[in-house]
Amino acid sequence: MQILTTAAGLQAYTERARQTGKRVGLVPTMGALHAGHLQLVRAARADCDEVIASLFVNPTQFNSAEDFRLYPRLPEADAALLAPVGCTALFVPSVDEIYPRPTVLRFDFGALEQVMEGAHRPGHFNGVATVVSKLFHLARPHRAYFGQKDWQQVAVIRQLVADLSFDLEIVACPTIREADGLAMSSRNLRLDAEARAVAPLLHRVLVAAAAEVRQGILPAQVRASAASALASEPLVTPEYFEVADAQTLQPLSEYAAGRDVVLCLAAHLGGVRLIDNVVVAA
Ligand SMILES: Nc1ncnc2c1ncn2[C@@H]1O[C@H](COP(=O)(O)OP(=O)(O)OP(=O)(O)O)[C@@H](O)[C@H]1O
Ligand SMILES: CC(C)(CO)[C@@H](O)C(=O)[O-]
Ligand code: BAL
Repeated sequence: MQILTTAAGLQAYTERARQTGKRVGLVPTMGALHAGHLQLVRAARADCDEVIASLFVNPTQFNSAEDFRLYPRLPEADAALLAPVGCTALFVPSVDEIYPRPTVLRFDFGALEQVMEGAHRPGHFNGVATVVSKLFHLARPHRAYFGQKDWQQVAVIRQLVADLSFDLEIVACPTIREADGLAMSSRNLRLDAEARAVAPLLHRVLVAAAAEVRQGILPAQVRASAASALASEPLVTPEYFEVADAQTLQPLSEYAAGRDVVLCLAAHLGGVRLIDNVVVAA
């Protein structure tokens, strides 16, 4: 596995690969890798000749300096995990390499980002779109792999690809969970034992809400039951729980035939903010 640290190095590496007829897959990450990330690399490996993973804790997508400072950083352990699952090159740039000067780019994803993560983390999707656009321009992958754990992020990136005519395919991979249902997340490393013990509640609440949606219970009632289940655990501070259209992400007041529903939540546990979602197929 080749280690690339410069933008020019990444460009040259993938340009060579394309010129020799290879298909290039890109797996953008912020590191502190777990089985959810490795699944993305394996999926890329199954489709592509070259798999580039990036490790970059992107400062422009953090809306809390504390969250950025405390984000887990384990580059050596990450590199050791990537090679055995078929990653052919690892891009680990410095902040100056990605942002040689402060960026003035501004993205507006309209209604897609006026809800959930976009509403609760002002500027977050602007930072995600900025760094993902840079990675797409530098690596020019045939395919890029993202996790459904960040459902809204996938929707925003699909919109970005369509609006900027990036010539690539987005592949969304399912959420990988711990045995007790907790969605794998780099931030889980920051949970203390007490918070970790109650964290599976988030997935249980989503599963119970999904069952209610399948029974036709209206969104307002589903939101109310979820809110009361989350409130029953003093260690959990809910930020939002939403019943939304899975494509437009707009909150629902009733269900529409043929439209998938996504249930999304964000909550704080002992100072750590986690998100999760489940999709209920129409
Ligand atoms: N449990 C998971 N299952 C599938 N994909 C995941 C999972 N966790 C993260 N991913 C995906 O991995 C990619 C990189 O995510 P990132 O590096 O932010 O990891 P993370 O675990 O989501 O960290 P955090 O949620 O703490 O930011 C994203 O496309 C994300 O959706
Ligand atoms: C896509 C991404 C790597 C951009 O920094 C990040 O938002 C993430 O890890 O999901
Ligand atoms: N996986 C989403 C990255 C973030 O929380 O900033």
